[in-house]
Amino acid sequence: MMLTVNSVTRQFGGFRAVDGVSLQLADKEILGIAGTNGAGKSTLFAAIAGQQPADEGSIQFEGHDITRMAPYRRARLGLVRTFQVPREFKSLTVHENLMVAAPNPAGERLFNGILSTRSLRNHEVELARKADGILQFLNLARVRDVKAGGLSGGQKKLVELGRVLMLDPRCILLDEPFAGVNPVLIEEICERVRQLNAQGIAFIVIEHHLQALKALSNRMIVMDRGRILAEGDPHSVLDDPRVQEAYMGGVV
Ligand SMILES: Nc1ncnc2c1ncn2[C@@H]1O[C@H](COP(=O)(O)OP(=O)(O)OP(=O)(O)O)[C@@H](O)[C@H]1O
Repeated sequence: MMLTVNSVTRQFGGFRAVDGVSLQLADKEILGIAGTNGAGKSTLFAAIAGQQPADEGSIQFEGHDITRMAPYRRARLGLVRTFQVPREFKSLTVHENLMVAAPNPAGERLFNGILSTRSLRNHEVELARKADGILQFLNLARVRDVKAGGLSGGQKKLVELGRVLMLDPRCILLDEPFAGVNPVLIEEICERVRQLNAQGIAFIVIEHHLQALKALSNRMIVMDRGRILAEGDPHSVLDDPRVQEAYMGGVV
């Protein structure tokens, strides 16, 4: 298993936002997570990626116990999550947004006292090329020098994906990649995810857009009030009466 989450709980002042959740992610899998508002999906992501470490339980990623590891160290192991393009980065161009997402070796090398201006410059050139390659792949080359704040919702989602691709991930946690995205771009985002998956990157995707999530996922989990309500192949999970009930009896 690439990722194993064992009985993870995350509390906020005694309230269990995530309540004893266990799940596994196999190599090259795309796992979809749906659930009602406040079900604990984002908190679960934050526990896996490290922004809100688990209070109870444990998490293993590729043989490492990462339960209490800092987020940047998890990212170095290849476990990353997307964030909405931060407000302060909206005035940066698309290319700059990718550049600032890369880890900063200058700081580390300065610390180790082995930095030369030339190696730093070479590194920058390398990073700029890498960012351009990713922008090509994501069909964003033509907006390379556009400020991120001026992009459409779907393009912003692609920039979020581009930013995590700068980190050479093995597993990407995608937070609501279809929110505020038009149907054409939803299909394009799915296609890019499938291509990356075919190259060996595993995904966990949180999403409210159930039909798109169903089409993208190999397997699905539905959460409700901090717990896993149903798990399995997307079709049977969405047909599960408990899931229908959680979505207030509506047709999912
Ligand atoms: N920092 C926090 N402090 C206090 N309560 C929090 C905090 N973060 C989340 N919660 C609470 O935990 C519960 C789960 O929130 P979470 O954002 O994980 O749900 P979600 O499933 O991602 O919801 P949505 O689909 O609406 O984004 C909610 O009741 C929320 O109010």
